[in-house]
Amino acid sequence: MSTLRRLADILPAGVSVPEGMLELAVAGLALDSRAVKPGFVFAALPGVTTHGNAFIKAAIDAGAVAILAERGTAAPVPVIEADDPRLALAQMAARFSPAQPGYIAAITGTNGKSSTVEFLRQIWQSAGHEAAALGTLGVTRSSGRTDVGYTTPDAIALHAALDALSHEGVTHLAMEASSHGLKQRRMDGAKIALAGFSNLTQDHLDYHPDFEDYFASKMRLFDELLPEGAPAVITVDSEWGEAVVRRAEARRQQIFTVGWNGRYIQLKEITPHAAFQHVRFVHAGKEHALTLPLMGEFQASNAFQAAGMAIASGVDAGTVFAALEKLKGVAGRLEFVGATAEGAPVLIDYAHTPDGLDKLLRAARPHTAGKVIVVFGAGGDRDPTKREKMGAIAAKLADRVIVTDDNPRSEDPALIRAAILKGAPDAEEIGDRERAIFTAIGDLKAGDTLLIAGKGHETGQTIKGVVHPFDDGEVARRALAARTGSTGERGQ
Ligand SMILES: CC(=O)N[C@H]1[C@@H](OP(=O)(O)OP(=O)(O)OC[C@H]2O[C@@H](n3ccc(=O)[nH]c3=O)[C@H](O)[C@@H]2O)O[C@H](CO)[C@@H](O)[C@@H]1O[C@H](C)C(=O)N[C@@H](C)C(=O)N[C@H](CCC(=O)O)C(=O)O
Ligand SMILES: Nc1ncnc2c1ncn2[C@@H]1O[C@H](COP(=O)(O)OP(=O)(O)OP(=O)(O)O)[C@@H](O)[C@H]1O
Ligand SMILES: N[C@H](CCC[C@H](N)C(=O)O)C(=O)O
Ligand SMILES: [Mg+2]
Repeated sequence: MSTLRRLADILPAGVSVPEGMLELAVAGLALDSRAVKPGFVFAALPGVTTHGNAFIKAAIDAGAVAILAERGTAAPVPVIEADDPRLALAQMAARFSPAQPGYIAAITGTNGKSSTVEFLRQIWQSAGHEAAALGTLGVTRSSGRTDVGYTTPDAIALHAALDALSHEGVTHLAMEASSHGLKQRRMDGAKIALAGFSNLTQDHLDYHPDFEDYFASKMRLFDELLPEGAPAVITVDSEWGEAVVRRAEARRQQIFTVGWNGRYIQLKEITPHAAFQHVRFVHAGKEHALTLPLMGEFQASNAFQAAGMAIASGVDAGTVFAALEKLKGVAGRLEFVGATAEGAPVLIDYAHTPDGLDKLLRAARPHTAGKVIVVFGAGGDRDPTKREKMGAIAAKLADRVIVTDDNPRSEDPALIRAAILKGAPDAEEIGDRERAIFTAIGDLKAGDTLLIAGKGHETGQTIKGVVHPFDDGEVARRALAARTGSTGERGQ
């Protein structure tokens, strides 16, 4: 329980609280009328599909005592009017759930965020900190994992999670900053001590009107949320890395660049082996080498992004490099689920963008004497322009392509598959994902590698608003078991 005075006295300019309302008791905040309980303030926000104003009556019926809304909004209960209600909501949420882990590092970029926050969590943990990661995989800490529903949860849920983590004793939090989350101010009010950038390639062009808007949303992390002078750790291997460096320089942030073109940590050579890779790199003018127990060059990139963030947060470099040699893989990211009796491995991965699929297929090639086979689809109600591009990349880099369904949501799955097949005209089409996986596994020969991409850790297939239980790893294990003599062991 709080009062409007407590929530409102830190509100930014541009917010007006009605006369005489400051002692109003506030039991909670909600941005969805269906979450309102008696004594709540309901934030009526403009959205993509509808406007929160349409639910003011429902919110009041459920017990809302005040409404936070755009200027000029009328309601039968007091209205807190704001020039930017999303900003006002985030700041009220930060005030309502005030505790936060003392050190919060946030990473943005198209691919690699979930992997990087998990690696950073593991590094911090080995350095003796009580650490957590928050993002697509939920909240992970030493005591286990809980779901949060979004990569970056809404401001109310995020601040509640930060408060809870702080009370649990978590001192170091690594969190994912999605472009939706940054644009919608879901993270405003979080005290970001360090920001990271992985890479920027195409995604989410259903939500962002163009690439510039996507980039600008990502840059809010450096331009607005990260204080001046704070550390910024930037992988400079994608086209956009140096642009991020310039933004960080403009705010006099301490810049640490990493990657093949990194000036703080520079990768020199990666030698891939079946389940690990040797990495040579230069740090502080000295050459180092270590064994990273992860597959895929992109995971080395994420591991070194996390290493840069850990060092920039104050962990001694030697401790960080020792921790890299003990990293555990991330659920659903190049995760080995088993192999056939002849040793052909099956891996699941979350590649769901053109660049992700490109990097994934390239990662498999050095380990494959036979064919690289990929089973994948593309999500419905998500960037339709990535589908044909992903098809073309699969056609170019895989030896066998099976196009299947991946969360068609409200769309006709056959049309999504048709869009992918435009880029991969010779691919096979098996809409039913279970049948696609069984077919691919049934046909595996010695020397082949099977990649099942797009769903990673997910446990459901969303079709027309209904989530059907579906787990690529579980289905793959069943398909392997259906072959005689398959193994859970990794071949060489
Ligand atoms: C495109 C997008 O970001 N949508 C999210 C956004 O919706 P919106 O603001 O457009 O809202 P809307 O549906 O138009 O409704 C307007 C307002 O009315 C409210 N409402 C609506 C219905 C009702 O009965 N009562 C009610 O009060 C809504 O809560 C909302 O505040 O805010 C909603 C409330 O928090 C989210 O549920 C919704 O997530 C949708 C379902 C979604 O799929 N989001 C995905 C794309 C997303 O956010 N993904 C990112 C990145 C993923 C990644 O790359 O990893 C993420 O951070 O997870
Ligand atoms: N550094 C990288 N560069 C390119 N592709 C990558 C990189 N890291 C991961 N990927 C690909 O992207 C997939 C998703 O990785 P991860 O979950 O770490 O990214 P993310 O940024 O959190 O994605 P999301 O936008 O869904 O939150 C991986 O399974 C892999 O296929
Ligand atoms: N978290 C990302 C990836 C989802 C991947 C794929 N399984 C899909 O459903 O599109 C998103 O919401 O765009
Ligand atoms: Mg993620």
